[in-house]
Amino acid sequence: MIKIAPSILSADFSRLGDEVARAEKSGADIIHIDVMDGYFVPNITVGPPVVKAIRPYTKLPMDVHLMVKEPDRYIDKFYDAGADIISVHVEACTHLHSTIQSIKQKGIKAGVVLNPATPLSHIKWILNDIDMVLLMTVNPGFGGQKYIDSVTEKFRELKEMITKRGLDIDIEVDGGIRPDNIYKVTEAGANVIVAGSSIYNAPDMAQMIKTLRENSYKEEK
Ligand SMILES: O=C(CO)[C@H](O)[C@H](O)COP(=O)(O)O
Ligand SMILES: [Fe+2]
Repeated sequence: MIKIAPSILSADFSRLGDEVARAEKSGADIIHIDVMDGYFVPNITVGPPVVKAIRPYTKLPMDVHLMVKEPDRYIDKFYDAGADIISVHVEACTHLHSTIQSIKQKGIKAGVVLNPATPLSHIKWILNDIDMVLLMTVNPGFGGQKYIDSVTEKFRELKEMITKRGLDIDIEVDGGIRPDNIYKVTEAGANVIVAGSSIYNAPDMAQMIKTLRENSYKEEK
């Protein structure tokens, strides 16, 4: 089952509540929120007060992608703000297992994110404890970048690791997803699809989400 998760990074920041509601109305399954600290990544975006402010505008799960150093410092705050899924970068955590436990203790889903060049071996010993793995297909920090093709193979390997252990873990893709490349990642194993610029810059958001969903099951003609 494919889930489409618009990233509000490309939304109109002056009216984020409406932009989140528009994504739900247009057929989205999850709202993806990119949190950047200007330290782990060069960009700075939003924090817990903004997540809390947009929470009433949608009933969809809010998937908070933390691109911050030492994310442990913020788990309580994002949980209180209304996050349903919190994902942390393996590159940003000193004690990954402990960070994941802190998220799970809140009763919400925990995800681990890998940058394009980070090997899957980093999650070998945490796989049994998490709900989602997010593979970045751009270098984190900005929307509108080009999909890095070499990561496609990593999805296949991850899917195999998960299947071999009989686990039920979502595989999320984030970065550069558009109608013409979505199939190659879904075919390789991804089932949660983040898309920012392609969805928020589309002239018709509902049509774009529909096209992404359709194309995720078949190669574009
Ligand atoms: O995490 C991110 C960037 O660090 C964003 O979620 C991602 O890049 C989505 O934007 P786009 O679909 O435009 O690539
Ligand atoms: Fe993201």
